[in-house]
Amino acid sequence: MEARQRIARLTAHLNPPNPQGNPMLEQINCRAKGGSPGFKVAILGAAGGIGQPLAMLMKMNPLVSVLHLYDVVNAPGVTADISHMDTGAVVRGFLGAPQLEAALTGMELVIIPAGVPRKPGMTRDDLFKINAGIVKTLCEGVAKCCPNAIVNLISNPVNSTVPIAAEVFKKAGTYDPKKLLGVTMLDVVRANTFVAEVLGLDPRDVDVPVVGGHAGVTILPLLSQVKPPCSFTPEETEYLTKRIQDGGTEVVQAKAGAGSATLSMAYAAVKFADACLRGLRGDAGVVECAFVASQVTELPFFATKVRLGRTGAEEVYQLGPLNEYERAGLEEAKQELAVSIEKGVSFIKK
Ligand SMILES: NC(=O)C1=CN([C@@H]2O[C@H](COP(=O)(O)OP(=O)(O)OC[C@H]3O[C@@H](n4cnc5c(N)ncnc54)[C@H](O)[C@@H]3O)[C@@H](O)[C@H]2O)C=CC1
Ligand SMILES: O=C([O-])CC(=O)C(=O)O
Repeated sequence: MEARQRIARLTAHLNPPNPQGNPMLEQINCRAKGGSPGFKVAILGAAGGIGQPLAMLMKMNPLVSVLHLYDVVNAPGVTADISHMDTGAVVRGFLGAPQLEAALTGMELVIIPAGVPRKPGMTRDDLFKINAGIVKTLCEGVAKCCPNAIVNLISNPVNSTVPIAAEVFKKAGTYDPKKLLGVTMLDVVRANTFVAEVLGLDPRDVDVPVVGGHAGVTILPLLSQVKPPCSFTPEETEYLTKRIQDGGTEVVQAKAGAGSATLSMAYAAVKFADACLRGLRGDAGVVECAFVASQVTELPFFATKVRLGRTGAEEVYQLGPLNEYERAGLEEAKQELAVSIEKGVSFIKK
């Protein structure tokens, strides 16, 4: 190809947008040919507080070959910005409902942080009214355009949005329980950090299972199962359990009306997405906590450790031995979870 033609193609996206097409796609079509091997990942809500750092970190992930950034606002700007990073993944931007299907077609992993965040004084359940409809619409798109993709659902209230997604997929006839994962990784990240502080250890050397769900008392850290093995006084147990359960509220209050956790969440989301991609690649022994369809308790969904493989959450682990404090916490968690799950299911079934 002549140099002039090559330059014209590479700068196509800088020309005034063509109303018939997507100027960003033209830009990418010429770059995609040089793309590295890896997985195709979409982020829905990519221009948000979580979405932007998440997009940046996924662009840095060597397991990603194509990164689709979808939002109802600002997707072109975020895409232009991220696409200048000299890493392997090819980035494409998609703006608004008419481009949702193009954003999703061919995707192998879809990460969803779309929706409104909390302000001080709100519970995660207060977000249901707005976020339930957003998650429904986006999951209908997933069912239509990439029914085999693994879905990492971040939008709150996770305890209800995961059941909503499941019902949408069931209705569409595409539901595979192994492929729908509610992201509770931030609870584990916080638990590792706070426990490490108390023990005087490096957080990277600490592993705390956090089970149940992702709101208040449904977040149940299993401090009796911390690795490396250790013990806590009743005061330490009480302090750590409450701090982990209230970690989100701690950030919401500190941000004082400017939103909830975004940077630590993007870090946690990438840690979890990377585990899903390593599972998809066929790596052995990839185990993380997630809120999934489960038979561990009498509830249809529950967060525990799961083994991630080529087809998603291939094994859901049992709770293991609990102490008395944790058994009481489990009962409380299940009561609240049952209500949140039912609320999600009936939102679609009503
Ligand atoms: N699972 C977890 O551990 C956590 C979940 N969250 C939740 O993540 C969600 C997002 O939080 P932030 O990024 O801070 O909010 P944000 O308001 O900064 O960003 C949300 C983004 O979603 C976009 N959006 C809204 N409707 C959309 C639609 N129909 N399709 C695509 N995009 C749409 C918005 O335009 C915005 O860019 C909230 O629901 C929040 O509660 C936040 C932290 C932790
Ligand atoms: O607390 C919130 O609203 C956001 C969230 O889920 C978290 O930070 O764990």
